[in-house]
Amino acid sequence: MMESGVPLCNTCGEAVGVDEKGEVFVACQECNFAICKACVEYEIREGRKACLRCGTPFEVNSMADAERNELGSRSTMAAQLNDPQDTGIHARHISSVSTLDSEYNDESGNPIWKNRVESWKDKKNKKKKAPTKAEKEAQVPPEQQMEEKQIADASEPLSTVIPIAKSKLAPYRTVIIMRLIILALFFHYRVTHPVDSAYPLWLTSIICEIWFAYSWVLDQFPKWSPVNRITHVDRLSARYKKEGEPSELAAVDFFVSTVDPMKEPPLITANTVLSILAVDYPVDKVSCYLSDDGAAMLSFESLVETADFARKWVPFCKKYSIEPRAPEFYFSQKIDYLKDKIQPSFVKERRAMKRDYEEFKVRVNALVAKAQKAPEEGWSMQDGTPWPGNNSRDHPGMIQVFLGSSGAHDIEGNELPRLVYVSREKRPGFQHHKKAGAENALVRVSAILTNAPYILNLDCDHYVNYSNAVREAMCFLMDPQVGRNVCYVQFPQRFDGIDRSDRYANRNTVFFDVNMKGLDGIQGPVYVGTGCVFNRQALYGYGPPSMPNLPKPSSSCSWCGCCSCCCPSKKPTKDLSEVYRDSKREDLNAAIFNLGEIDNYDEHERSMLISQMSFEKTFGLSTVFIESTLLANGGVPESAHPSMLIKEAIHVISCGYEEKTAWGKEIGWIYGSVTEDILTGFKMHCRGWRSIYCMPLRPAFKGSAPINLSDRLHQVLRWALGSVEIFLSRHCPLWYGFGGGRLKWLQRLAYINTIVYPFTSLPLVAYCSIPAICLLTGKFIIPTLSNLASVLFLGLFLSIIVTSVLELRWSGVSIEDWWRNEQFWVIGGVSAHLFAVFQGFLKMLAGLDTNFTVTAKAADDAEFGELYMIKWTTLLIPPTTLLIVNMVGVVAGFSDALNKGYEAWGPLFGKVFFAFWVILHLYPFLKGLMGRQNRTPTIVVLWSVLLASVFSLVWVKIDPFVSKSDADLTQSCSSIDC
Ligand SMILES: O=c1ccn([C@@H]2O[C@H](COP(=O)(O)OP(=O)(O)O[C@H]3O[C@H](CO)[C@@H](O)[C@H](O)[C@H]3O)[C@@H](O)[C@H]2O)c(=O)[nH]1
Ligand SMILES: [Mn+2]
Ligand SMILES: [Zn+2]
Ligand SMILES: [Zn+2]
Repeated sequence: MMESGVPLCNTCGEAVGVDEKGEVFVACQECNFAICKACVEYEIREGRKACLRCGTPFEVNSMADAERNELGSRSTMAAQLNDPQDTGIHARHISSVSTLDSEYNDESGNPIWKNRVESWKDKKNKKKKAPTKAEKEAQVPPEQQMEEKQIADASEPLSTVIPIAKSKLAPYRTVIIMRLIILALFFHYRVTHPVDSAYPLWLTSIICEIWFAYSWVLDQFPKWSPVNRITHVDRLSARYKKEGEPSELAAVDFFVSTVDPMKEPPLITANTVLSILAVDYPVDKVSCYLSDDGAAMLSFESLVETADFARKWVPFCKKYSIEPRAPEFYFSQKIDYLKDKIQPSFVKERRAMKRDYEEFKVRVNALVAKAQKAPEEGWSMQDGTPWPGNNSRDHPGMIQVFLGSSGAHDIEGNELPRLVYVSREKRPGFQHHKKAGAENALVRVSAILTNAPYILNLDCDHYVNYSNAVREAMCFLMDPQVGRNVCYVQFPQRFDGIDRSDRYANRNTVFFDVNMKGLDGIQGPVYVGTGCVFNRQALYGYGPPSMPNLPKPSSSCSWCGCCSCCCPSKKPTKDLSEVYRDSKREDLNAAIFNLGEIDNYDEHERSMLISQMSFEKTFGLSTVFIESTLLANGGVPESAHPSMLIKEAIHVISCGYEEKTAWGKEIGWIYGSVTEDILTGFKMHCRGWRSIYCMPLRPAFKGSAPINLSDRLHQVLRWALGSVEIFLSRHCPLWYGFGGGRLKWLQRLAYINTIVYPFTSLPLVAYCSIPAICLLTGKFIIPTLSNLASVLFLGLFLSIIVTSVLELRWSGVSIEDWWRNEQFWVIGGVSAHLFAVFQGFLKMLAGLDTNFTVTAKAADDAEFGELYMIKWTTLLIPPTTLLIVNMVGVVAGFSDALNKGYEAWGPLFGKVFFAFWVILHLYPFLKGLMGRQNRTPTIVVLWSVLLASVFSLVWVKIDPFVSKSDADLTQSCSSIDC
């Protein structure tokens, strides 16, 4: 920030200015913290007389000492808790974090269980008295009802599909078909024209090419009919907010997951939470749940601070409609913040707010500093009791509710959204299922505490960048026509802080702007783990309302009931075991769907039925939770006593809760892969749901991406490993979910693509070493070209280019992004994907579990400092080797040609072309490897040089690709040259 000239004030962003002596104004002699005179004076007037950064008193005031002590002590947790100012703020009572040891699998004999049944019955009875929505409707005279319906029908749809212009799509499709035909001809030629002098080499290359063609088909056809959508937020507001009435928008539960406060700085998480609390949505409809998988007191304490800071931040955001509502990112924007602002008080309040935020940051950073070294006996809370989460692998479940209707209000006295800290119980010997497990715990806790019909989940580093985002999603979910069958609305992932050239394709633009739009034209985008609004019912394993999965045992087809749509001829020939298996699979759905129809039974019968129909086997032993799942429109029974609810909430996050239930198998986030996101979305699409891709002009959410090569490769490795896991699991899209016929085949193709892509690494590595081998041995994979063959090659080449160009044209992606994507496809392919394939199989054979290594989130200050950082990993070896081999090959090829004279140059050209193709694709990798000061870890270089020279020598010596009989010179002439 202070690179040159007069520094900028950290509070107001203007130049600090000079003092009377003409020197740069320095407020704090201790740390030189840049702050302008106006701001210091304001500080002092407000009674803050110490430096914001280091706490040293400003020289201007002699009695500053006292204040300084105050400021200093404010940054330690214990002191804050005793701060008399803070009494009355619920958030401050750190010791009141609720914990409870879990009771596993209690039978109904257990008093606790009985208790629950009793209270549930109680509630049922009370609820009966309050008319339900349907009953209310019934009470309205029919004519009036008709009228109301008509008004609703007359109102326009909340979103519009904008198909891609025909003029752009038609040529695109034509070229795809042409490319397919050319490809067929090409393969015909390749297969019928083997290279006798280098048969194995030719065979390898052919196999690779066929695989590439196959993966191209998988990737290409799901992009056949892309769509764009626009929303009409104004219509949404008009429809669901009538003058003088409370808003009828549906409630939303926000989930934020964090695990390791050292890798995921609390300040980042705090920003995410703040952006959620300040979101533009009715306050009583918003709840924010933070899952802390690390059970860190640091995370808890910084949430306490965050809750407190939100009391100032939220009203400020709403008053001036600022954007984004994550303070860190708001204050670091390099734009004219006065634009469109008319209130004169804005500048002053912004200045004060910025200062408050700086103070908040100081406090959070102090917490982080304090947390660096854990005391021997573990952390303890203000009242001296030890922090329950001291052992992050063995601790009880913890829940703490902040803010909300009964909690602290903001400084203007308005209600704030509810904020809940959740850390699920962990015990050794239990599977925790990483992020998916954490999300499922949140699903249950939120069902008990707020039970909003919609759930928005975010990674800890993905803040709300557009405060209207939720409304955008509601334009789909709450639209009576569109919303019925929508399981989730996915927003694209966008990122901050990526180097300008996006060296490692972190932005993933091609995926988010091309593939996802394509999928939206079929059955909807895949779920990418963050920035997604779910329909809660879809998470509970239900099918979409328009296709109830009620198996009808007697009549026809168990899937659709009609049997003309999904199982044309097969059905009568189905053998018994198949029928049995199908019905087993549908058991769960049956149980759930039947339950909707048993309203007519009395309470006792109903509870009997519920247990009979194995509801508990599905959802686990919590009546309160089971009850909540039946409220399709959300909401919690009013009769429920808050303290009892907290108790129940702790019960549902106990580590044994999911045992022998369908959690993670059929409902909630699905377990079994580190890319739980793909799996979860896949299950929903298999049940017949559709999803929606929503791309508001202003990016709805923004996150951080790993910017250095090693971290990026590890992230890609984890993703690829997750795909391999799915491939090897029962959920493999190659054969899973055919029974229903509800997964559209193009959608299936896309899912197959997302799980087989790591395998492309094998042919890719082979193909990338072929040019080098050719150069070193003098052989080539292509025989002498005839005219026809040349045309084919050219045609293929052209069609590849033209499809890409046309794709860029309809999607608006830049050619640069596309090229980065191509490059990273090769880089990731020959390193991370390759390792993922081996690790995946090894782990399966050894029965090991894969790690979820969280990617470190850069703290904001270091600007791209990390880009050049390189950590030693084995992942770097294969691409480095390939690079070196190819470069050696090029050199060897040239020197050979020099020796042989003129004729040798022709064939050299073809080979060098391929070698350059490889080197060009690996170029960003080379750059990353070199780092800023050419400090590649020596070990990588050593290994790669060693491997490269060994291979080169071996190739030259053994020449395995040349059959012994025709190893003489005349025969090798059949390659491209003569
Ligand atoms: O045991 C765990 C491990 C991770 N997380 C959370 O999972 C999120 C994603 O982790 P991150 O390291 O940032 O992974 P990325 O590769 O950046 O994430 C992408 O890929 C993941 C799947 O591998 C998805 O879950 C994410 O939503 C998606 O953004 C973070 O909020 C973590 O706190 C947990 O809650 N518990
Ligand atoms: Mn991330
Ligand atoms: Zn200033
Ligand atoms: Zn200072």
